[in-house]
Amino acid sequence: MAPVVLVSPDVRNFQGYDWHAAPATYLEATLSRAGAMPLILPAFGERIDLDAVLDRVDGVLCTGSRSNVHPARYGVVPTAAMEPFDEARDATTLPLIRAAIRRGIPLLCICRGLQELNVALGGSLLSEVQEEEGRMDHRAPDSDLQEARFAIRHPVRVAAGGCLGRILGAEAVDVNSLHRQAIGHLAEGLVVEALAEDGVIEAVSVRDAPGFVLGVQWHPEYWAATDGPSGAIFEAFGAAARARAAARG
Ligand SMILES: N[C@@H](CCC(=O)NCCCC(=O)O)C(=O)O
Repeated sequence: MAPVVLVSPDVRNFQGYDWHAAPATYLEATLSRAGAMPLILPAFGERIDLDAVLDRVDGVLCTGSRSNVHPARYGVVPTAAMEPFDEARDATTLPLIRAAIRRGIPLLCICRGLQELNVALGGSLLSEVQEEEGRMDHRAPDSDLQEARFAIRHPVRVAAGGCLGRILGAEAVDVNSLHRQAIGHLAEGLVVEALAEDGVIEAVSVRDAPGFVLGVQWHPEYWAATDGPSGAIFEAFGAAARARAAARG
């Protein structure tokens, strides 16, 4: 029986409704490469009985998003330039991340998800990283083609002896990049698993976590079907979810 993985929700307004949704690329990679059934969790924030939900699943996936974590979540005054926000998503994912880690439920955090992981544990974010001296431009290429926007285009150095290194079996990996924020102050307990050449933190894990926890700033979901390192990340997440499902009985 396939394990079940909760997927974080974005709240979008379309055709006069608010939709709680997630991009199909994450759902497809979860089913096809992790071998788990994705279920989108509504962005009901504090109204969610997290223990009741987490009793019934085997993993949590926090996806990327064009929205930014609200800066008040890490003690920064918001500005219009830091928009768009998705406060319903923040209110859902930040406690979800803390509960999943505490309960040892496998957790994979991608792009915004990595930033949420850092904020959920007390860290902060940098904005407009490309404007900082010595930093690369990590934003998506300006294109109408998703294949161009998600193109794999820069190397990251993988920390020796870490969980990402064990998953990838490599000291470096080429990744895509679609972000203008990044980890600023690294939360207590987070371990750097990969760095870009300009020092941007590209992957983290949680020291002494009771279960699988990996955050990546890039997008392995997009090429999970064809790119070895991308698929390996989802396969490792799926293996952890299957182990959780077996233990749940
Ligand atoms: N908004 C944050 C997080 C970046 C992120 O999750 N990007 C995915 C965007 C997907 C797309 O552009 O289609 C940041 O900018 O750092």
